[in-house]
Amino acid sequence: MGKSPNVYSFPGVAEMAPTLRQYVLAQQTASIERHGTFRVAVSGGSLPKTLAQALLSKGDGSPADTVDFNKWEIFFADERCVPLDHEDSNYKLLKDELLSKIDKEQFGEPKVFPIEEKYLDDAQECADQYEKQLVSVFAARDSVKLPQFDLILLGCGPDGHTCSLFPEHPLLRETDAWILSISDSPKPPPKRITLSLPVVLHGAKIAFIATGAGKRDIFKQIFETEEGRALPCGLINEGAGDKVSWFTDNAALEGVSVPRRGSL
Ligand SMILES: O=C1O[C@H](COP(=O)(O)O)[C@@H](O)[C@H](O)[C@H]1O
Repeated sequence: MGKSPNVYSFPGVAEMAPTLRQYVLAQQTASIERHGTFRVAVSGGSLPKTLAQALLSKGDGSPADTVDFNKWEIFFADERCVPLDHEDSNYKLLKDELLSKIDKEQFGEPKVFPIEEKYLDDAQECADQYEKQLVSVFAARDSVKLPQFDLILLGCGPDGHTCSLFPEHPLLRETDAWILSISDSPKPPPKRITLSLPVVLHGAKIAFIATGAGKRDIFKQIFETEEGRALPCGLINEGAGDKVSWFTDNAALEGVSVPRRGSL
């Protein structure tokens, strides 16, 4: 992959929100033009709050600046195997931060694909059933080698993990399955499901959203070192070229040697 990822840096989240909004809505427009829907995979952690800040503002009323949630199909880039109303649930986080705050009369209602609670005890079964949900949307497993999300929104953990793909974990070597289970997550809770690395790399666009001085050390590794390039975030950053964008802030990038872009 020849071209480099796009790195955008802002003084803080408030200053980032309008550009993130513009970026997401550009993908929304392009995807609806391509196939009539906008298929997004969303992470947990700090991301839903930042995303809500970008998407819940009124905009200028133009079609290009209007969120058409009726066309959105929202999946989870990873999920913890806990009930949907549990404090650790990525679904609950997204619901609390974004979904419950959408003015549905004005902006419509997204179709959301949470995990099925009846499979929580068995992480592999939970992953298999979630993969079936993807198959039902992205066509039959046999005819589509990999599902293609229009946009995958990712976080970056302080250890370089993203989704529930952790450094040096055997799951990073998976080449076939779309959705994987993990029962020994180094970060609690231990039982989770996650998009596989090939599915993430196949996304039409991939955006990392990670801010704050707490990300500085891991950014230095990812952008400056060989070891960092082998971390889950580094593998995506290297492997998907200019399909990848980073939305970050000056505190996170201080002293990090990577070219920044001024605008989209
Ligand atoms: O456990 C998780 O952590 C990552 C990173 O979270 P952040 O708080 O550092 O942004 C998150 O992207 C993932 O979805 C979540 O399950």
